[in-house]
Amino acid sequence: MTSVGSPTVVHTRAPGKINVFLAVGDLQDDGYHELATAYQAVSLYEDVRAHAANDFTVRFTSSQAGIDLSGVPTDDSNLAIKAARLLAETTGYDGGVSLSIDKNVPVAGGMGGGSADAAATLLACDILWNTGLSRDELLRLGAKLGADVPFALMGGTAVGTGRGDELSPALAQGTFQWVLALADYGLSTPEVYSELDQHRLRHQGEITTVRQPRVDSGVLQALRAGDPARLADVMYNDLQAPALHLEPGLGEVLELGEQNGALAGVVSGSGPTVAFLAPDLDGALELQIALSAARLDVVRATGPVHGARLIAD
Ligand SMILES: C[C@@](CO)(OP(=O)(O)O)[C@H](O)COP(=O)(O)OP(=O)(O)OC[C@H]1O[C@@H](n2ccc(N)nc2=O)[C@H](O)[C@@H]1O
Ligand SMILES: Nc1ncnc2c1ncn2[C@@H]1O[C@H](COP(=O)(O)OP(=O)(O)O)[C@@H](O)[C@H]1O
Repeated sequence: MTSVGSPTVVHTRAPGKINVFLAVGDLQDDGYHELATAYQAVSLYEDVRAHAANDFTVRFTSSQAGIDLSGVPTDDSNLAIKAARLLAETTGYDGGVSLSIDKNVPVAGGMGGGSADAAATLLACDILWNTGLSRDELLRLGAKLGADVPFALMGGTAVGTGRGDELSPALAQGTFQWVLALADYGLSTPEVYSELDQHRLRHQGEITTVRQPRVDSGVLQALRAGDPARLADVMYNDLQAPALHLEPGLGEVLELGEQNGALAGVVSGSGPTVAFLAPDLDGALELQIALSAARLDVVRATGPVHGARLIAD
């Protein structure tokens, strides 16, 4: 269905994310929790190449060590295929797309890799098919695919409320240096939320008010000031305790990072990736060496970076 003037291949790129702060409210009737989170997009990218085709297919490669592609479905349950199909249905486009994705964000790692695939695919197909949706329309479609997808489109640093999909950009200065400890297993997002609910249920006698999650103002100040030491003091994640309950080994990883020069460490999202904030580039390099020597699988990343965008090859 290529029309005259349409490209035959479109290359887009979308980033993974770290939740530098994540407060989880109560479970709502729709099965989602109300959130208040501060996202930062980081320099681990999903690269999507979309080719004109009659049906919908996806295949994955990875140039990044430590990425296990075996847990990524390539059928209609794949978030990238869902994104392409949703865009086609919404716009009435009657063709398909063949997607090739180079994955650099750990799978089921709490860094929103599937969401980045969906975001980059929405953008790629919109260009490939010449469907011309506005940025707001793409954000709305993204929210239908997953709570983290709008942020992968937007990038930078932002506060997410609601399911995490209602975004307002946050001011951030400078570049933060992250060292990420990857696990060789994944954690299921719904299971980690459910572990938090069960923990709260067991302690419900101790809770007197409805939780109204909000981002600590110290987080916004630290981001605005570009001050890693201040940010380290206020990084927080309500999903960290349930992730540690499911995977107690993460406690040792956190300790190891903090003993080797990290300003602080936090489980990203529902884990199991642990994000360590370093004071500067030298500190990040030293931490990377120390954690690698302890046989952890580590990568460095910086943030904030752009959201989904077109790459001119
Ligand atoms: C935990 C977070 C933090 O940013 O990230 P990840 O660890 O997945 O990267 C997100 O809330 C995950 O977002 P995402 O992975 O897009 O979630 P979705 O696909 O929309 O939802 C998967 C499941 O997570 C739970 N969920 C998600 C978001 C939310 N606000 N409340 C929830 O309870 C629900 O059980 C839902 O069925
Ligand atoms: N494009 C995709 N990339 C990765 N995982 C996907 C994708 N589409 C569907 N999935 C499924 O979603 C699960 C979580 O994906 P992912 O986005 O990598 O992690 P997280 O939600 O922890 O950030 C995977 O275990 C996999 O079963």
